[in-house]
Amino acid sequence: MRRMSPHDASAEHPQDPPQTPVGPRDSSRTPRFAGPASFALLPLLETVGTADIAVAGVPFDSGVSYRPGARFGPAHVRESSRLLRPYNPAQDISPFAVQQVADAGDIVANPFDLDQAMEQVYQGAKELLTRAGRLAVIGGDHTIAYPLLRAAAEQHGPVAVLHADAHLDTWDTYFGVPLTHGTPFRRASEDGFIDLTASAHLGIRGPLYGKGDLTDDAQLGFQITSSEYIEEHGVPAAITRLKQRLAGKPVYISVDIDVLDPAHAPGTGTPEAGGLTSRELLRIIRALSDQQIVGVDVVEVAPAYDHAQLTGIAAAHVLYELISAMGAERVRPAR
Ligand SMILES: N=C(N)NCCCC(=O)O
Ligand SMILES: [Zn+2]
Ligand SMILES: [Zn+2]
Repeated sequence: MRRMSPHDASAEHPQDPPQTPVGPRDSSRTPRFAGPASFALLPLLETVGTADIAVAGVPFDSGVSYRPGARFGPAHVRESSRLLRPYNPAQDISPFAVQQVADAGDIVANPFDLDQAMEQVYQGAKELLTRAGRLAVIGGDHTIAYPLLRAAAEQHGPVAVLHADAHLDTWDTYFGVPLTHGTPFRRASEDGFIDLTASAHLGIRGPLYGKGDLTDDAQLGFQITSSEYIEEHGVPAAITRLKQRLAGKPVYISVDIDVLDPAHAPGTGTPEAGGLTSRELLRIIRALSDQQIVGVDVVEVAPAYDHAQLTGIAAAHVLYELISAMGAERVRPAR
């Protein structure tokens, strides 16, 4: 008999959360290229009612300093996620079976008013957190990390931020404006959303405005594991260094897709040469499955500069690996 489609809203009563997680559409029965794309062909949040993890898009890019287009990131990452399968051998987990993961659609943000947009993202995240335990957000430019961290810190107190990016994003202002995609982590640090003793950048590289950027950054609470560090010492050493820094605190992981080399992720607004391979990044994320991950985002995918969905597919896999790592606590033996 044909399995009932989880996307058929009439098949579910939204007020009664299902006992076992509703998984993705079955691609061996409905072609994975048919119908609209939710992330990984997962059910919609409105269909399942509540979820352990809600995937939400934030189609917003009014905070960019260079090439625009990340507003189309959520649709592109969803479209690029159709081929994901339900079992992840690399983490030995079925991330959509051990927890209910659902696609909550997009949080609306005013493209003409940055302050209002930030408030809308914050309120949107708060509202979703009444229906979902944790959020996995698809950006959007990196400005959106600020309201997402605000929501996370309200739940957990200052969080250990693991920020994967070519850029520090702790700069001060652009054109006198305090909140842009180059400044969210300075503002979050100033506003007390970040644990200053346990936050870390991963994959930093490329030209800065001045040497003082690095001293500012350290004062704002970040330790740097650069792309060069990984080249020099390898992924296992980087993992050890990151875990020492995160120190068992609640961790929020923010991945700017430009942490990957432009060869792996050309579709982004401020690309920098000399970045991580997708293999390196995925391996690092897998190693974080023993951390208490309270929220994640993958940002800065700008499809206009993408080719053959390279960046969209990389971002989809990064999010899949993050969601797998978030599910690990469900199957981890009690210690
Ligand atoms: N968050 C991203 N992707 N880029 C920040 C670049 C800021 C600058 O133009 O210097
Ligand atoms: Zn960034
Ligand atoms: Zn960046």
